[in-house]
Amino acid sequence: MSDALKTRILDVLRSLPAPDGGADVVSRDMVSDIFVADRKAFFSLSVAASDAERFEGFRQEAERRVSEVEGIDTAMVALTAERKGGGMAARPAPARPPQPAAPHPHHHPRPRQGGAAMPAPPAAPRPVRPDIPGIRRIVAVASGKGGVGKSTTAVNLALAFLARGMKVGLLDADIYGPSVPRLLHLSGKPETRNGRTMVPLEAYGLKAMSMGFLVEEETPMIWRGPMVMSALTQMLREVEWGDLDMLVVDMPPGTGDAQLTMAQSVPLAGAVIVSTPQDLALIDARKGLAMFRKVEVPVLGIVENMSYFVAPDTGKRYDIFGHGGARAEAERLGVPFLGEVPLEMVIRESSDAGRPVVAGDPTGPHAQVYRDIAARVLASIEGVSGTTLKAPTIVFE
Ligand SMILES: Nc1ncnc2c1ncn2[C@@H]1O[C@H](COP(=O)(O)OP(=O)(O)OP(=O)(O)O)[C@@H](O)[C@H]1O
Repeated sequence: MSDALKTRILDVLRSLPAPDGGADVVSRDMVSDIFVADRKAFFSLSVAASDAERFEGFRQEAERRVSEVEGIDTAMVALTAERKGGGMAARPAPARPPQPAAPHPHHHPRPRQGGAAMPAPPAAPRPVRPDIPGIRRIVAVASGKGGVGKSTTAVNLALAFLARGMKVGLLDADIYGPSVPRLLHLSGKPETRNGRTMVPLEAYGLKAMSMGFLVEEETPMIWRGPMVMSALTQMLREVEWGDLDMLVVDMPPGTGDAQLTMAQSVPLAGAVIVSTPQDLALIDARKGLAMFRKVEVPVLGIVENMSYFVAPDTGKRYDIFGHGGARAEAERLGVPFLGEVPLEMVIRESSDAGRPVVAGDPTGPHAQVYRDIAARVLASIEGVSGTTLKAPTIVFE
């Protein structure tokens, strides 16, 4: 981006009175890096979480005024709150803006105790999900709550598809806490081509796009409804993915309105739900399942993550979390069980080092676990293809 353009944007921001009566947002260093692609400006304003409401009007005004700057057509401005102390526990709860078009996600029918599969909730009007040229299939990896290993599963699953010779992309739609830059050790801003589309970054042969490439790291964003859709649409449709056999989408955790809107707007072949075996995680996984059914996205199955632990010294296996809960739940809900991933230091360390286990040790036992899951996901897609209204019928023993 030209410096002149950036200066023009900063001048506009400097001229806007701050809603708290303080100095302008530029001199207070509240403005992030400004990124412009295809005449669209992206940046964030760092405010204390308690000031978010107060700055909302300002945010809208900033979008409006910046979109009038010469050389800019539209602007996407997010309010961000600094992460306190880092780590997952410190992540603020995602803002859940009202979604006018989305059906309400909280009306989940209670599953019958010990009974048969949960009945599908009434279907919402079928949303428009235009295909993305060049992308054959899109699979979402989702979880009912954060911290269950959704991103770890998504990235290793994508690499396992790649290991089968498929052309694969990974879209980090977890805009509240993008982890793909860390998991794939990728940084830097994507280039734009012809001043239009963004070029995905690449690691281990995987094409990747993440909001984390576009905004400051460690800056969770407070998103407003329309911005969620705008960001997702851009990352999906205005990225030069090329021909892909599979695009894996790492969804934001949870089953709130934003997640529902995403599930509704992406032309998904299906969703993989990641859960840990604990009861609480399973309750949330059930909500995730209900959410996808509501928007008529087939649930391809459930993965049980951190399923069991093998002591490195004795090789003895411990079912510390009550292993097997997700398998039983999958059976009860009538969806395939896709496999169990052990709680393994290697999995954690390799992810933290930006070299996920499927890339770092492709022939090792952990990579095999993910490869098996990938094979079951593909079989599950075969089982549901062409019948997006039906729940999958294949059950793996
Ligand atoms: N099977 C596993 N064994 C050991 N550690 C794991 C395993 N799966 C995930 N982890 C670790 O657990 C932490 C959370 O994983 P991850 O970021 O994938 O979860 P998440 O569900 O995507 O979380 P969030 O939604 O909060 O981003 C990470 O430190 C990751 O390395």
